[in-house]
This record gives sequence, structure tokens and C-alpha cells, in this order.
Amino acid sequence: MRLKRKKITVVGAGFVGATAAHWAAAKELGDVCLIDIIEGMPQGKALDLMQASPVEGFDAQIVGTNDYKDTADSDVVIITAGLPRKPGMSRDDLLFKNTDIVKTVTENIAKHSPNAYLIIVSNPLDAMVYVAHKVSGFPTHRVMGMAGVLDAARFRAFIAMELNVSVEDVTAFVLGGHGDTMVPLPRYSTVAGIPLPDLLPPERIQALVERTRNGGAEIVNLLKTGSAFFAPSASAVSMAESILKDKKRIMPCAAYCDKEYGVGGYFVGVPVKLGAGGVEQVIEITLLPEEKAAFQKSVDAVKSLVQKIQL
Ligand SMILES: NC(=O)c1ccc[n+]([C@@H]2O[C@H](COP(=O)([O-])OP(=O)(O)OC[C@H]3O[C@@H](n4cnc5c(N)ncnc54)[C@H](O)[C@@H]3O)[C@@H](O)[C@H]2O)c1
Ligand SMILES: O=C(O)C[C@H](O)C(=O)O
Repeated sequence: MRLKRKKITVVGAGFVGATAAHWAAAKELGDVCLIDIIEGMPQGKALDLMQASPVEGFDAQIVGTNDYKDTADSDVVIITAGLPRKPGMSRDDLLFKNTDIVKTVTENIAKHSPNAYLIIVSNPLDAMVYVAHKVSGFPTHRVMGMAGVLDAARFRAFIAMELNVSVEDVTAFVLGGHGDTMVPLPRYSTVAGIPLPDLLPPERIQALVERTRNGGAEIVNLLKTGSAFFAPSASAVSMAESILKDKKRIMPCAAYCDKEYGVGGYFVGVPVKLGAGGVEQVIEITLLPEEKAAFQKSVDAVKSLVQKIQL
């Protein structure tokens, strides 16, 4: 018997997709298939990455394609296809165009990789996870969205910058939908185990919370023609890694919650255990009344967006 490498497909070979392919290959998570509707572009980027492999010393086959047959039997599929927002737009403004794109992509992926784990990145994130779940018909533990890892990474980076400490020692949690109502949780954020409220005055913490909430828009306003991609792609690949290596990391992800947190059947950002079984557990943490109210407001924003979707 011959053992096979794992296979990761990245749909959408734009900024987030191509960079995700780069991280996945460089970490030797498996072979990578990069697919896009633009002819030649995924092929060119895949070939360029293959030519980086001897320099960086990673062994992975990286294939670019426009044909879903080449994505067959993927273990993990990261969906980044879709429009990014421009300055002045909210992520929600992408709802209808990206619903059409994510629907088509998911139909094709589900046909060729019926056992895959889906990690959605396209915006508006929580609504696009709903689309991918409905269209694929996959069980909820195999469909999830990347947002909380990114939002928490931004919070961690801002905390480390503020305190002039190593990012390695900073942990943070962000709950809720990936929008303006997201809920960074200072009480569950620490530096080497020391709770953030013991290290910074409330007004500085509030400033970092606001910067985290606006983290995507801050970059959109600087770039002017697109949105963030280094941290988003690294975040999606860290989720893929936890699944492929059965690491069972606890990460904030958009996961299906019914009774959990009283959400009632929507995908929203909550702490989950990610392992070989995909979303193996949704972890319910105790929230103070004001944290609960902020989370509920965020869930309501996700619900009203999802209710506008017609599939
Ligand atoms: N969840 C998050 O935290 C997060 C972070 C960053 C970006 N995003 C979102 O990710 C998406 C991609 O961002 P980007 O910066 O890579 O944009 P991009 O424009 O660079 O890339 C998007 C790619 O999708 C491709 N595409 C469009 N329709 C397709 C289809 N039907 N099939 C296959 N490919 C298709 C395009 O050709 C393009 O190459 C956007 O919706 C953006 O808002 C989400
Ligand atoms: O801000 C965006 O539109 C992209 C992404 O959701 C982000 O947070 O960087």
C-alpha cells in the first residue's frame, strides 16, 4: 500500500487564496490545488509556488486549474472566491454577488469532494458559511468559517504592540459575527496568563477593542483596491492545520450553533475544538450580562443578513 499526502484545495486564487496556498505548501500540510475562474492565473501562481519549493525546501505538489475534476477527493477545501470590499463599503454589501459565487463553488466542490471539510473565507463571512452549508448538504461539523482566528490575531497583535511584549505570550478571544458588531473579550484575553484588565486601564483596552473591530476597514482604507490577505490566509491555514493534524486546537470559528449560546440554528463565531472530526465541540463560556448583550446583538445582525439570502 502507498500512503498518500493530504490534499488541500483553495478556491479563488486571488490575494487570500494564493497566499493560503503559499502557507499551506510551506507548512507541508499536503498537496495543494488552486482553482479560479480566470484562465491561466491559478496555473501561473501554482507554477511560481512550485519554483519556490526548492528555495524554501518544502515538498508539495501545487497545481493550478480551472477544472473542478482536479480538486477531486480533497481533504480540506478553503473557499476564498468572491469580491472583496472597497473603501466605504461594508462586508454586508457583498452579500448578493458573493452568495452567487459561493453557491456555484460549493456545488462543484461538494460533487467532487463529498467528504471534505469546508473552511469558508468569502464575505460576508457568517452568511457565506450558511450558504456553503445549505448548498453542500454537509453535516455541520464539516462546514465552518474563518473570522475569529483573524479577529483574535488582530487583537493579539494590538495588545503586544501596546505592551511591547512578544505576541507569543498574548492570547485573545473574539466572539460573534465577523462584522462591526463582533465582540472582542478582554476578560478572556491574557499576557502569559495574566488577564488583560490587570495590565491596561479600561480606556486603553477600549481603544484596542475598537481598533480590532475596525481592523478589516483600517486595511481596506490603506490598500484602497482590496482587503487584507496575509493574516486572513494564515488564519484559514491554521484552521486547516488543526484539522489535518488532529491538533484539537481551541479556536474562535464560525460554527453551527443551535442550543449552544441560545443561537437557534445559525453559524456564528464561538470557541470550538478543531480536530480530525472538524468542529468536534462548541465550547460555551460564561458571559457577563453586557458581554451576552453584545453577543446577542451580533447574532441578530447575522440572522437578519442570512434572512435576505435566497438560494
Ligand atoms: N473571513 C475573513 O476574515 C476574510 C478576510 C479577508 C478576505 N475575505 C474575503 O475573501 C474574499 C476574497 O478576497 P481576496 O482579497 O482574495 O479577493 P481577490 O479579488 O484577490 O480574489 C478573489 C478571487 O475569486 C475568484 N473568483 C470569483 N468568482 C469565482 C468563482 N465562481 N469560482 C472560482 N473563483 C472565483 C476571482 O477570480 C479572484 O481571483 C472576499 O470576499 C473577501 O471579502 C474574508
Ligand atoms: O475587511 C474586509 O472586508 C476583509 C476581511 O473581512 C478582514 O477583516 O480583513
